[in-house]
This record gives sequence, structure tokens and C-alpha cells, in this order.
Amino acid sequence: MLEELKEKVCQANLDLVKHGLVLFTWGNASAIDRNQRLVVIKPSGVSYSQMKSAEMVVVNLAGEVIEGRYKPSSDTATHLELYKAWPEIGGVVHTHSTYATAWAQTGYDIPIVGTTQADYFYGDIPCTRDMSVDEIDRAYELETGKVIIERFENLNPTEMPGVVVKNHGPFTWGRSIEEAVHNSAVMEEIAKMTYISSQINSKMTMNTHLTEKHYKRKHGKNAYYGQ
Ligand SMILES: O=C(CO)[C@@H](O)[C@H](O)COP(=O)(O)O
Repeated sequence: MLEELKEKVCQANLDLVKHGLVLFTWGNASAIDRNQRLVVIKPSGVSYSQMKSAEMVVVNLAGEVIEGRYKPSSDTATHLELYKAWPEIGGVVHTHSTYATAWAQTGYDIPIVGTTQADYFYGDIPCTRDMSVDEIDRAYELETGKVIIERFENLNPTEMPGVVVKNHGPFTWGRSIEEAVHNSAVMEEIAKMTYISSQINSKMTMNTHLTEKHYKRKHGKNAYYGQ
């Protein structure tokens, strides 16, 4: 069942290593089959060097294992919360990439100060709030997903395909798992660029019109060129 999706999910997890976004068993990637209402995700604690598509785990939206001999990723509940909240996404990725995780540890949003970010993220990349003690105790059940969704109360996950979870790390998503991986690699590069810029000029600025122009040019919404 879902053999083709398992292949895609396995390749996406291996691409996290290729892009230098994870070490050891850190991070995880998943994809959803909306017709079957099933999610394929990386097995928990399995080294990427040994990873094969047959080891991917299939869960339903309640998080119950439907297929697979390994436990699903420890972040499965977070992936599922995002799929349930946002029907437009098809893939979710979580990494511990260095610069994006460093921003997550600061508690600061990644400010938009360049057109590279504007091409993918329509504004500052948000950081979630501190969790309460009770929420921390349930972080790997539902709470991490819930604080992400809360943070997106006034944000569009299509226009902002990523977040940094405070004291944890980045989560990105996309219409497909391949797009989610791409957004993860882009977020890491942006986080690095923005950190370097902040060391040169702590008072960085960018005209919001430049953000608007670049994002809409790339995504065709009310494109400035021709519409
Ligand atoms: O963020 C975390 C744990 O805090 C995860 O990304 C782990 O680093 C990988 O866990 P598994 O997906 O292997 O369960």
C-alpha cells in the first residue's frame, strides 16, 4: 500500500542529509495521501545511512500505525496537526539545521531583509511562543502542532511555508514533500544570510514594497508584470 509515496518520503528524508540539514537521526519528513487520509513518515531513530523506503511508517490521522515495523517519528503528532489544520499542504519537514535552529533558540522571528526570503516567505518567518509546563509535557503529543497553528492565526501557510519552533527548530511544509524539503533548505540559507547581515548591521531594514513585489512576482498573485 502506498509504495510510491514511501519511495518519495524515503528520498525526501535522504535529501535532508544531501542538503546538510540533519545529522545522525535528527529531523523527519512526511507526506500525506489525502484520498486515503494516510500519512507516510520517517521511522523514529533510524539512521539515514540505513534508510529504505520499506521502513517508512504509515499512520492514519489519529496517529495509529497502519503499516510499518518501526515506531513513527517522535514528531508525528506535529506533522498530523498541520495536515489536519491546512488541507492545502502535502508534505511536512522538520530539521535541526544549524542557523534556523539557532534562530529558534533565540525566540525571534527571522526578519525579512532580503529578496531571497521574499521569493519564498511572504514576510518575517515566525517563531512560536514559549510553551507552558503542561504544554511542554505534551509537546510530542499535540502541543507543538497547536502552538504552530496558533502562531498562524493571522498568517497564510501557503504564503509562509515555515516556522521556527522556539527552543526546538524549524518546520516547513509545501504542496508536496519535495517542495517542503526545498523550503527547508531555503529557510536554512536565509537564516544564515540574515544572521550574517545582523552582525554587519543590527538595524537592517527592507521596504515592504520590495517584499510584495518579489513574492508576487514569483507566485503570480496580482503579478506586477502584466496583471
Ligand atoms: O526534534 C526531534 C526530537 O526533539 C526530532 O527531530 C529528532 O531529532 C528525530 O526524531 P525521530 O524523527 O527520529 O523520532
